[in-house]
Amino acid sequence: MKRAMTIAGSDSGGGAGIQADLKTFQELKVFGTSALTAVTAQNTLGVQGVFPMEPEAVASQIQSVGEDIGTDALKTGMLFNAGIIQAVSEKIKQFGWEKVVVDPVMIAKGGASLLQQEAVSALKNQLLPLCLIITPNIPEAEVLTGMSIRSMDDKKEAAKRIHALGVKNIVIKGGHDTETNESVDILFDGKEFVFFSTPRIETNNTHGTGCTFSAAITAQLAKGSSVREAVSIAKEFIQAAIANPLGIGNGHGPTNHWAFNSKTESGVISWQE
Ligand SMILES: Nc1ncnc2c1ncn2[C@@H]1O[C@H](COP(=O)(O)OP(=O)(O)OP(=O)(O)O)[C@@H](O)[C@H]1O
Ligand SMILES: Cc1ncc(COP(=O)(O)O)c(N)n1
Repeated sequence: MKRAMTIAGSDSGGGAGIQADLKTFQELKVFGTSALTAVTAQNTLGVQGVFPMEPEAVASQIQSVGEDIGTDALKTGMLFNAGIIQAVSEKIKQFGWEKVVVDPVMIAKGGASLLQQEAVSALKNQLLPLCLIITPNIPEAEVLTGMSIRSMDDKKEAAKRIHALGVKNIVIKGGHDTETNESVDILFDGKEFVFFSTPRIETNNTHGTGCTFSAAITAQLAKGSSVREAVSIAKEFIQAAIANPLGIGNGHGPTNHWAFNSKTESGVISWQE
């Protein structure tokens, strides 16, 4: 059985964070483990509270998983502060893990900060050199590069700049590019650009899309997919999850983690509520 670990925050509302990651791992048939970095009091309307763990508690959870169960791939989500980033980076080095996906979570949809501003340099200097793939959305790519991203050429330039920080593969996600009819994610491996494009879905149900997408990449890497194949399957997974909402909550609703496996052979999703 292949194993995948998520190092991320808890979303009490179940749509993002550790909960989204474990649901995705389950659907993609890998055994999921977790190290909690923070507890958030959260629902589809927003984040009502953030309670970070001590870095030592995060390190201890990773140690417990690593020394017994191990992992074939891992992802990081909400890391919140520099102390937690340092603890996570040290453990990744200690265990020699290479299939590391970093979702550089910074701000929740409702605007709450999930990463302290002063932790950005720790993220760049300590964690990014250890990762195989980073998956920023457009605002996160802007913070990492210091440039504003308006066009496809800007996305390409930002990917090149993040590659220069020592990251092997960069996926800049297109979810925030609301002026186009397509949601285009671009992958850069230092040489080539690959574009993953799907029709943009007009919906309020996008809570946790980034978490789910990066968890799907992680699950596929754990099973032995190449980077390109993992991103391609993750894009299909998130498209199905957004296209088949569950009608939960009064705000930004969660995506549907069952939908991908409800697709028929012709590609039509046969999900029924
Ligand atoms: N409305 C949409 N229609 C189709 N695909 C979308 C839509 N919104 C997001 N996506 C896809 O979902 C994935 C996550 O992208 P997004 O840019 O929303 O990440 P994110 O902002 O980090 O997500 P979040 O912060 O909600 O977890 C990408 O593959 C993106 O293309
Ligand atoms: C614990 C946790 N991790 C990540 C996100 C980002 O997801 P979103 O931007 O959809 O709120 C979140 N809201 N909560």
